[in-house]
Amino acid sequence: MDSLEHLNPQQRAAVTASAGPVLVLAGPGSGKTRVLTFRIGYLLSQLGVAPHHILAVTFTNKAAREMQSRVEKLLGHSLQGMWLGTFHAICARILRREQQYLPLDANFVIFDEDDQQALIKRALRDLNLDEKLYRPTSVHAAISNAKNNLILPEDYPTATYRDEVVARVYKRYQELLVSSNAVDFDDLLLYAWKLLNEFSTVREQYARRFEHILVDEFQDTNLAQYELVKLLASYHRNLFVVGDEDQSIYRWRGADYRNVLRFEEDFPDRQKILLEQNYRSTQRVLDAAQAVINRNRNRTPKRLKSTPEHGEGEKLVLYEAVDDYGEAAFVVDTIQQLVAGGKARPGDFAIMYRTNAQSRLLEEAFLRAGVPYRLVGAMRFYGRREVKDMIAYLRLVQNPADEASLGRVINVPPRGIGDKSQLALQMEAQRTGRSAGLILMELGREGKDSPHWQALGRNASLLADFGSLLGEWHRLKDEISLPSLFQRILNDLAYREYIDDNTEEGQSRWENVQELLRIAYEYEEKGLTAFLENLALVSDQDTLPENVEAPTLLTLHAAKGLEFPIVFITGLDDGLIPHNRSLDDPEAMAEERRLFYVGLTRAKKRVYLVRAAQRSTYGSFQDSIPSRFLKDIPADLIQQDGRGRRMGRSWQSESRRSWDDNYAGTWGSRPERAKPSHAPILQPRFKPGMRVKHPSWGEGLVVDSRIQDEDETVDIFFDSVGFKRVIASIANLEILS
Ligand SMILES: Nc1ncnc2c1ncn2[C@@H]1O[C@H](COP(=O)(O)OP(=O)(O)OP(=O)(O)O)[C@@H](O)[C@H]1O
Ligand SMILES: [Mg+2]
Repeated sequence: MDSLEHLNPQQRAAVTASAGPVLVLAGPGSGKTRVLTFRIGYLLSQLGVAPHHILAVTFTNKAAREMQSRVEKLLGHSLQGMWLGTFHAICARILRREQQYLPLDANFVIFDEDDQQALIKRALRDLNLDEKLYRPTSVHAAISNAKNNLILPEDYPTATYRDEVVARVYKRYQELLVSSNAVDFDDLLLYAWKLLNEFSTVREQYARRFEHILVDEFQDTNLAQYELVKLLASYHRNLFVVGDEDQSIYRWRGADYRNVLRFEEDFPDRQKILLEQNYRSTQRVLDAAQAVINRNRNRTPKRLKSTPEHGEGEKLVLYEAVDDYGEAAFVVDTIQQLVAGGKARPGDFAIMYRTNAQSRLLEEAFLRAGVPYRLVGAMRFYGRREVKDMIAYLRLVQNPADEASLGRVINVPPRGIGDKSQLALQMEAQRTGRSAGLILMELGREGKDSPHWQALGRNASLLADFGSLLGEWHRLKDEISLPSLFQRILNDLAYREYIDDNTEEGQSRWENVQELLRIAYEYEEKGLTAFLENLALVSDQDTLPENVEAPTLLTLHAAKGLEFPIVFITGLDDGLIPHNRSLDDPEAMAEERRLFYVGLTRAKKRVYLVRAAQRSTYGSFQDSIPSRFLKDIPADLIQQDGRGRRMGRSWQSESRRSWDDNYAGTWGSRPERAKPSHAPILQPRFKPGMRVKHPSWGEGLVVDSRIQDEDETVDIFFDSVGFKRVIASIANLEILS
């Protein structure tokens, strides 16, 4: 393979390593992901391994897609049959194939966060436990943690009273999941592990199939993932893992970088390869990053070296804004200037922050400036009621035993099935040990002949009506295409009449349903199961619209594995990074430091370190102090941006008054300045259905518009970038029709 020339000797050694376990440990930007990708190409083209004998695990679906297209480019043909995806996607695939071994039907669904919470609450209620004493989120976290550590309900330790309660909720929660024919994210791993652990024939089948297993970002695997990989690799033992202990940032999700040590213990014959050359960043960026990470204990010191092409590079730029409005304004303004001056392209920039909530002010600043941006994060679209309703309907049709979905839509639109009828149905389900959905369908099919009819008394006929609809859709799902099924459900429900009351809000709701339908069309070939699976698995990074030239806003967590020419790290204040929650826990503090390190090492050319002397909270401003991590970066690597406040080196001790306040309002707009400068707008000018043109995003369809704070906010579906919310007085929209 010619491409091996594009590798340094250590990388080449890793790519062409002989059979057996291989551990590649190396710092950021040293080509770990590249090595993994090349090794797949090498196995296929040089060793003649068939694609279906390879399993490669990435951290996000987006990373999987990228890797796939890179390998395809290297080889010049498609990778039919190779398994490549996240742990969750791969486990879902195994479970669907081996469904007969599970306590679930073939159509099992994957519950999202909301469903999981609802089910935890239900479990607490069933056990007569007070939600205020046992907060559903924290109980859920404990259960999730147990699952990630392969602890089953019956093995949950009950040392304290609280543990004992969690154990009971865990058990009930699992029962509810099974009776809903559903799994949560953690179950995907847990069930897959259990399956391979208990059934040696199944294990053997997969272990023989996967001649080569490759894992990226190995430092962020949890115990369940590690044990699963071990089982999968138990026959051929060709396990190739790459990682960096310093970039382990998912401890809160059960990730355990000690898996690297476990690997060395479990595979004493492993080859270990270290990569030393960094190909991503300039030396100054690397020096700053190293100064930060060197403060962590119990790690193997590494030296990060840049290539001659990258060279020394520029100093890191430090900017201190007066407040968080100024912080956001600085970011947007700097980007605009660099782009206008031809020094950078819009897609070169990433703006990172510690918590999702920090994106709001940044987004507003981008919107006000009319600068398009990409936001990586949970798609708010999927949080809308009408979207969730329709997804619940589809899930119910696919899997009538799905209790959470049934509960959501049984009386939506209202069809007279009130609480009492629902309770009666639930009791009948409990009495007969069948799911409510199946009872409904039987009522629909058999009417008075069904034994349930008598038991349900007065409620039976309304329930039967709904049951026959459900039964009909369930039958149709295998006969007609997904979009047709979707349309059919909408018609049968008269759903549009229900949600679209001809107000703007109503029309916007209907537009959202149309948007979901549009997505369903993309799954016309693959069908309902794939459609729902995709909805359940869209991870944070996956919501990034591809091929759009725009700055990217994302959390530090979501930035892992990525690289950008210019990186802004915002909110560099104590309490944000390191986060408040971590201040009194050394392990958590070490992880915050790694998170900052991950952020810094994403940058190829330039880093902006940004903070605000004051932050707005609930309408007032509070002083904040600089992140303690800033102090660890040597002064000679940093240059302060002249437009900001001047900061001394001992920031924490310096009195605020001595700071030269050269904030002249150029860069920020405090809340009172944020008001529009024009006369208040009282009537919306844009109507849903209008076509409009935006200076940067081009043409789009107005979906919704409303008056907010005496200004008009317009939701637009742009042909180029999808949904955007803009402020009419600033966005400079042209009405086309
Ligand atoms: N031998 C090489 N020659 C030229 N460029 C390289 C070489 N190796 C890696 N690169 C480039 O360096 C950058 C970093 O590589 P890669 O993303 O694989 O690093 P990584 O070790 O996976 O980083 P991270 O730890 O952040 O995930 C990429 O742009 C990659 O294409
Ligand atoms: Mg990588």
